[in-house]
Amino acid sequence: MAALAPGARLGLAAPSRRAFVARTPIPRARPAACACAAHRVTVLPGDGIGPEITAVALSVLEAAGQAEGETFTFTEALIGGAAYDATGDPYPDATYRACADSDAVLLAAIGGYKWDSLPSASKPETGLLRLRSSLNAFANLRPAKVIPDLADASSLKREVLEGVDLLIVRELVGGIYFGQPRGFGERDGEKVGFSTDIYSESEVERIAHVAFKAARTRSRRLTSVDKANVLEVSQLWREVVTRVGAEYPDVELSHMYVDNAAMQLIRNPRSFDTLVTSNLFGDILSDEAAMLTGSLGMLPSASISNDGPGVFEPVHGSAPDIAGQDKANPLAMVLSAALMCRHGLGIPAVAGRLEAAVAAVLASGVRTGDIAQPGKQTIGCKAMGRALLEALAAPVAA
Ligand SMILES: NC(=O)c1ccc[n+]([C@@H]2O[C@H](COP(=O)([O-])OP(=O)(O)OC[C@H]3O[C@@H](n4cnc5c(N)ncnc54)[C@H](O)[C@@H]3O)[C@@H](O)[C@H]2O)c1
Ligand SMILES: CC(C)[C@H](C(=O)O)[C@@H](O)C(=O)O
Ligand SMILES: [Mg+2]
Repeated sequence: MAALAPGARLGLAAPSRRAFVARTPIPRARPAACACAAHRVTVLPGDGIGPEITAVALSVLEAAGQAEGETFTFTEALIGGAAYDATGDPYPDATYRACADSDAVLLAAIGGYKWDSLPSASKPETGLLRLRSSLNAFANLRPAKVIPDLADASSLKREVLEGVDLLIVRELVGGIYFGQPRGFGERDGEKVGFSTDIYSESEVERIAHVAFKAARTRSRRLTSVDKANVLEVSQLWREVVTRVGAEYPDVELSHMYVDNAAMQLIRNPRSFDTLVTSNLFGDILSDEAAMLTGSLGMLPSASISNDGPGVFEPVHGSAPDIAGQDKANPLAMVLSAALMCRHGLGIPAVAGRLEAAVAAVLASGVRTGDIAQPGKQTIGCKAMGRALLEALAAPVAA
């Protein structure tokens, strides 16, 4: 562990890892996909626009489920700032238990100005990281597909965007988000802050397998994104991904430095199919990819565990600047619910209905502010929900 020496050299006590440690899994009562009873979903509305987009997602999920003879039980629980305000903990034990004992977790967003100056352990973001870690939701799938009807909502040219369909596979429970040592200290008479980017071989192996398997269901091209020209952690990443790649000779593997990848995503996004990367790089690249689709309000995600319920959440945050104003775009949340149906609950027909409803409302020209052309009419979050319900009720073309 010589690489961790700098923290020790600073004379810093390693901060407690307690807040991040995965808790003992609760045995699951029944398999995730079960046609015999209601699907048990723990719903975490969180903060900011979270409750607004949750209301829309649950109403359309119920309607789409009904059309396919599927029912849900929704158990609402607290997370983030709302949980901190009510209990003093951004991820209360009751929330962990509800999540661990469900078939899937549907999360909206956490965070906001109100909680920004709390100590780390109390921050809404820490609650979110603890949720992901406690459920071992290590594989975060962030698809970004340009919908032709929305190409003009992006700041990039239509010809650059047409046909873009990529998947970012982000490692979600390791790397610099969780590495030790981390904290604040003092060096040469001034305050310093430090974090540690660290991956073990097994952590890289398991995310690499997810990425290669995902690439196999797509166009069999995988780009591993790292900073191996500078960082040892990335050198290990590259070595392990290359090794795992030998087991997938049918998938074309390439490696790219993250700075180049950030540039190529804007220059020629069609050159990518599946990307696999670390927690921090995946966070940044997925927000960038969101802008290819026109808005952060469009990008869903699925965080998969090997041994428990997955967490399904939009890529965007709690958007405090528009919270409580009925301006939020609920489509990323609805598409996250669709990913939950497909990857978490084993009901792809319900997922298909939700995705078709989203496509139909966009084709009809209905837009929230974030995806509207300047000067064009926009609708609010609730009205978008009503438009989705109408689309779901419309007869399906034979
Ligand atoms: N997974 C999460 O819960 C998550 C993700 C990112 C940020 N956050 C938190 O959210 C808070 C705000 O962070 P931020 O401002 O950097 O990022 P953000 O994603 O909340 O907002 C960035 C910009 O995108 C807009 N936006 C985001 N989602 C939108 C939607 N559905 N419809 C319309 N516009 C939308 C916002 O209005 C804002 O202008 C912070 O506390 C941050 O930590 C949480
Ligand atoms: C809120 C924050 C902790 C989170 C992350 O960095 O993972 C968010 O940005 C995301 O992309 O889900
Ligand atoms: Mg992010």
